[in-house]
Amino acid sequence: MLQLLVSFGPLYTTALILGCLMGLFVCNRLYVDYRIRKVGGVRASVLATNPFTGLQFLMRAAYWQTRDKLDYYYRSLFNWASPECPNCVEIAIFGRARFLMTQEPEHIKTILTGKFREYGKGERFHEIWSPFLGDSIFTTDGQQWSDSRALIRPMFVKDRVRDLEIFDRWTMTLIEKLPASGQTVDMMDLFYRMTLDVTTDFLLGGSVNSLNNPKHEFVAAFQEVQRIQMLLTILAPLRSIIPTYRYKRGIRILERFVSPFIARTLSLSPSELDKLSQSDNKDLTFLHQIARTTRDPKIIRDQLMAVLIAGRDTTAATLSWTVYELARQPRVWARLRADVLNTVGRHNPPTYEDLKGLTFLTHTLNETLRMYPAVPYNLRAALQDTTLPGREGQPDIGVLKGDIVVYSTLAMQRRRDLYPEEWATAKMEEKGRGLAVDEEVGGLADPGVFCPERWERWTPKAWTYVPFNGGPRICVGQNFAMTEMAFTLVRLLQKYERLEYRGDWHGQFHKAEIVGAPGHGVPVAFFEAENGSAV
Ligand code: HEM
Repeated sequence: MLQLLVSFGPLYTTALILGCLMGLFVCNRLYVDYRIRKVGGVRASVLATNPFTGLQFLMRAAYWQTRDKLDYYYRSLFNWASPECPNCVEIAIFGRARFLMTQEPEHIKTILTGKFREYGKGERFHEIWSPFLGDSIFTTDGQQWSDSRALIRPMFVKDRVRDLEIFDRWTMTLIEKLPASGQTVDMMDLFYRMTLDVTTDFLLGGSVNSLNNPKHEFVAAFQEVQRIQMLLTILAPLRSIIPTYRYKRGIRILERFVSPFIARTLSLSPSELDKLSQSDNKDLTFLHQIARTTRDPKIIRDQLMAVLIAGRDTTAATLSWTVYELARQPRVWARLRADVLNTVGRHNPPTYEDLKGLTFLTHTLNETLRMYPAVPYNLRAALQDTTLPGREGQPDIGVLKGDIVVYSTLAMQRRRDLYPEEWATAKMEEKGRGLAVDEEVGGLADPGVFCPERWERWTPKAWTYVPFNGGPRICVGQNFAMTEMAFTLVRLLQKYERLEYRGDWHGQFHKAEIVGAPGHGVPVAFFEAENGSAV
């Protein structure tokens, strides 16, 4: 064969190879079109269907990600969409697998509930994430996922979350670390350390204690592993060229920390574990709970890592954005503080009931999660040939087995057309997020402005607000997270009368890794009430 090609000469050989590639491409395209028709669908707005046009989108995603502008890039994709399908675009690169990027609530609803069994994490996601999260709740589908969920859920029932001792311990440690009134501190750094300490304490019964020991090797390793994991996910088709030495070394460091806890728990007999699990036993940890169901150290390790990644950065980033926005809006801080002093008082730790009764505080956290959903991008693979709903009056979109649907809650929750008309135009003259929002009245705020009061007048339409996802895979730690964040804010509100931002408002940006956090941290100064007065 090779001899035959050589006898043709280089020109003919090149033409032949190009011809074959072209033939393959045309056949592939026809075959995809055929299967899409077979499921009764059409294509989404097509941006690329081959490596020549498709690779540039991938490279641009990597380019904007390294410049921390992935949100800008993602939203810009829809500028090329057709009017028939304005919120879902298709990019195909190699073979038959396609990427569908969406910011459409009906698509998110379909993936997460209506056709839950037809979409999942998929084999590729499992392969890319398994060195870190193994076969955990985060990386599996079907029965394996359902077993993991059953294993984990009991630790998040209301009666467990009601125990606020861990939150109190670590919030008070955080407050001890704050400098004197008026001095600048990066709250984001402290929140990340605090939530690591809370989560490891809750999971293992022993904390990394990073608030007291910021240079603990676990801290840097956890961050590095997540950074590289995000790159491996975004650049999935090119992942073999990404160096993974630091990734693997980071995972080993994390394992070195959790392994002794696992070994100690497994040295307990089943009856000792059962005794620990008696209700109200404060020594019971997540680890004990899982060890009652499985004694396989690998399964335990995988689930621990999954809950650690799910629970730590999400709450830290949300707290960071909340404090950033509260520093911008003294009126919100003052109202929250008055509520807290009336309900909880100046010194007592809040009870679970106190926290649930602080409605404006809940609205404030909801508002943060509306503007800065902690998981800004997510994906699902089609597990079989299926569809996504088309626009009203338009056919459905065909999705083929192996296609990846990327959905962005960040892009969707910032879509102005999903908000009532009068709100979208109310503050148009400020061109989006102005600094002067104090004169905001009655919750009639532009959707681009942080305004907790809007929640007193407005309920988002179904599936237009899903920071915790929805459907069977809804965040299992939602109540834990809301309680932890509210507790922390109450403790800060009790002590400090006001706060001031000490960073550059205009320089701040949304840094999206697995979780989206303020790119410049949150440098602020807190001020205690003069003479210890309450308000
Ligand atoms: C502001 C805080 C949080 C936000 C915004 C958040 C958001 C989410 C989202 C969007 C998912 C869906 C991921 C997916 O299916 O691809 C998820 C899943 C999950 N979250 Fe959270 N989360 C938060 C805090 C927590 C906390 C504190 C914990 C536990 C300590 C936790 C545990 C989990 C677990 C185990 C899952 C997997 C559920 C499953 O696949 O069945 N999360 N979370």
